[in-house]
Amino acid sequence: MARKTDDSIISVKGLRNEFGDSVVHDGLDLDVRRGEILGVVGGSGTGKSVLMRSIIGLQTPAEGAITVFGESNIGREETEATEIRKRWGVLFQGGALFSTLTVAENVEVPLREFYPDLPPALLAEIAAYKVVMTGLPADAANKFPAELSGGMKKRAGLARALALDPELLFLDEPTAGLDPIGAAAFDSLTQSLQKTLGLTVFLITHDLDTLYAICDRVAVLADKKVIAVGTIDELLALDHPWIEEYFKGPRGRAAVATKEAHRSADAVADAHPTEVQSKQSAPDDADATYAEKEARTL
Ligand SMILES: Nc1ncnc2c1ncn2[C@@H]1O[C@H](COP(=O)(O)OP(=O)(O)OP(=O)(O)O)[C@@H](O)[C@H]1O
Repeated sequence: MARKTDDSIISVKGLRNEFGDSVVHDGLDLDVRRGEILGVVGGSGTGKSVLMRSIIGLQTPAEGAITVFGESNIGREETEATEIRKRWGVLFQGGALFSTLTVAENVEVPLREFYPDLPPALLAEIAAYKVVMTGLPADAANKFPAELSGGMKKRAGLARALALDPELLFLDEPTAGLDPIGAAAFDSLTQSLQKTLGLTVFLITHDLDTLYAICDRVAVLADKKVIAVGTIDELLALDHPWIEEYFKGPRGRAAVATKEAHRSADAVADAHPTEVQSKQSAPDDADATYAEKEARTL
């Protein structure tokens, strides 16, 4: 597992993006540290997705420098770009699954692209493993996206993002459209994958619960820049009106209350582990796999 460190896995300097007369970013700087979950927030249209697209090379900036894994990610040769792309996975807004392919076939897409010589049996085995890893039941592998719930689609998209065992994961509003229980389950999944696989996660979200529950630091986009980056406590200490309103408004207060409730439940669980464990495990859950239990929350 990768420890959180101060060295940057992504470094963005002086980024400028524009579409015609509309300037989205101007002089934007951001560092993402290895091993962290970085939440990226900002009002609608502040350029969070454009920033992500610039980092992964889908948007060529007008100005600025972007390095990922220490290598420049602008104007690279195609072969070099391919080598770098193998090292990250992306969950786009809405999952972006191919509707005519099954979940397993969707997961196989990047494997086929980057490793065209893999035998079909191995492709199927890897895809099945990734599907279960994201908490989907094994039989979801043979379903088409239209047969899945919103939460299951996100997990299928995540399975595809993890297909190449990435070091770096980009998630664009992964909990948008999920009910609170499904969203919390997805957050837990993101955090447990981050810990077990040692991932660095760049996570765009509007979900305050997600920010409080799993983000190590949060970057705030406004005025065409990252105006602040730090822990939520560090951001609140800045006394910035947008940040204050965002984190201390009614939804921010609700998110704090949720976080406190989880902390209290964890404290009870630590104090009475056997009792809590027996309450959590209903008798008919005895043979259920982790994946099955997770899937029930979708
Ligand atoms: N390909 C494009 N052509 C023209 N304008 C674009 C393009 N892509 C993004 N934009 C504009 O750039 C701005 C930032 O878009 P972006 O999708 O990054 O915002 P966002 O912060 O992710 O918003 P949201 O939270 O609503 O998803 C918007 O004004 C958008 O209309």
